[in-house]
Formats: sequence, C-alpha cells, structure tokens
Amino acid sequence: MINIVLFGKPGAGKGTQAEFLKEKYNLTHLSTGDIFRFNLKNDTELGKKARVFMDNGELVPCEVTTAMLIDEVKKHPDTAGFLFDGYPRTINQAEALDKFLPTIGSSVTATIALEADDEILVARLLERGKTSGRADDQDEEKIRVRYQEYNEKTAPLIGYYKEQNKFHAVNGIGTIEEITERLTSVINNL
Ligand SMILES: Nc1ncnc2c1ncn2[C@@H]1O[C@H](COP(=O)(O)OP(=O)(O)O)[C@@H](O)[C@H]1O
Repeated sequence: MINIVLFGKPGAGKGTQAEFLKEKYNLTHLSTGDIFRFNLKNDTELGKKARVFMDNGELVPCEVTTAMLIDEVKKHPDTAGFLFDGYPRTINQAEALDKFLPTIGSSVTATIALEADDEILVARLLERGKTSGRADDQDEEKIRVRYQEYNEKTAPLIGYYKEQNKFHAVNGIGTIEEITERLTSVINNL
C-alpha cells in the first residue's frame, strides 16, 4: 500500500494535482476539505459541527476531523493506497494518522509539499472565489486566518516528517502539467 500526504498552503494546488495522481497511481483520494463541504451542503451532523470553524477559516477540531478521516479510510479496505489531501494539518493529526495506519497494516509512505509564495496563492484563492462559490475564498480576512492557521498549526509538520525522512518539496509554480511531472518524479523515486 502506498500512502501519499499532499501538503501545501491553501491555494497551492493540492486538489488539482490530486485529480491526476489518483488516476495515475490508482489511489483513493481523501480530501478533508471536500468531505467537509459535502457534509455542509447536505447539512449532516458532521456538517453542523464543522460549519462555524470553516466559515471563519479556522481548523475544525481535531477529534471531529480525525474520526471522520478514519471512517473514510475504513470505507476502502481494498485500495492500492491513499492520497491524503488536507490531512494531517496539525501535529496532533499526524500522530493520530501514525497511530491509526499500522492498525490496518500500513504507514505514511511520503509527504510531498507544493510550494509557492503567499502573494501568488492569495491571488489564486481570490480568483477561485469568483467561481467556486466557496465563502472562505471570497473574503481576504478569512484567507488571512487560514494562512495564520497554516503557519501556526500546519507548518510544524514539515519538521515532523523531515525527522522521519518522509518530506519532499516540489515547486508549485508552473503549468499544471509541469507540476504533475515534478510530483510524479518524486513518487517514482520513492
Ligand atoms: N485536517 C483538517 N483539520 C481541521 N480542519 C480541516 C482539515 N481539513 C479541512 N479542514 C477545514 O476545511 C476547510 C477547507 O479545507 P480545504 O479545502 O482543504 O482548504 P484550503 O483550500 O484552505 O487548503 C479548512 O479551512 C478547515 O476549516
């Protein structure tokens, strides 16, 4: 089983690249953002718990997110592997994943970060907000909160995975194809 964690700031292109990688490597794509948005739209119990946090650009509490993620993983017992997109986002979540995966005989294979400058990313998000309908992409204040959350809570994961020799960084600026190519070359060399 191959488990890839796609890592990067909001707007870095994780979702876009995940679409290509899941096909190429036959992986199950789990995007916590997409799962939350689905639950919000359908007004489920989970959606109700997540809404306030998401609307403010804050992280949803770890207990809620981790329980949801584990449920999703368990739905795919026969998969060739997972492409985690948007999870883990805190050290607490990374530890939870490192505890859970061995219970299904697996582990994180590698973490790949898509890197890009903040100004480029904020511009991308505002552009996406014009068509995506995502409230958190239309408001610069909310985008700012998401970057603050990233810097405080998610950035420490770089050190966490470096210590395990599982961290790889890829330049996230270029055409979609160029970036897919860069990611593919990292995965093929694992
Ligand atoms: N692993 C997670 N832990 C906590 N909250 C999360 C997680 N993944 C997604 N969320 C919630 O969903 C929102 C949108 O997620 P996502 O689409 O991945 O955002 P972004 O484009 O900002 O990277 C986040 O701002 C957060 O509220």
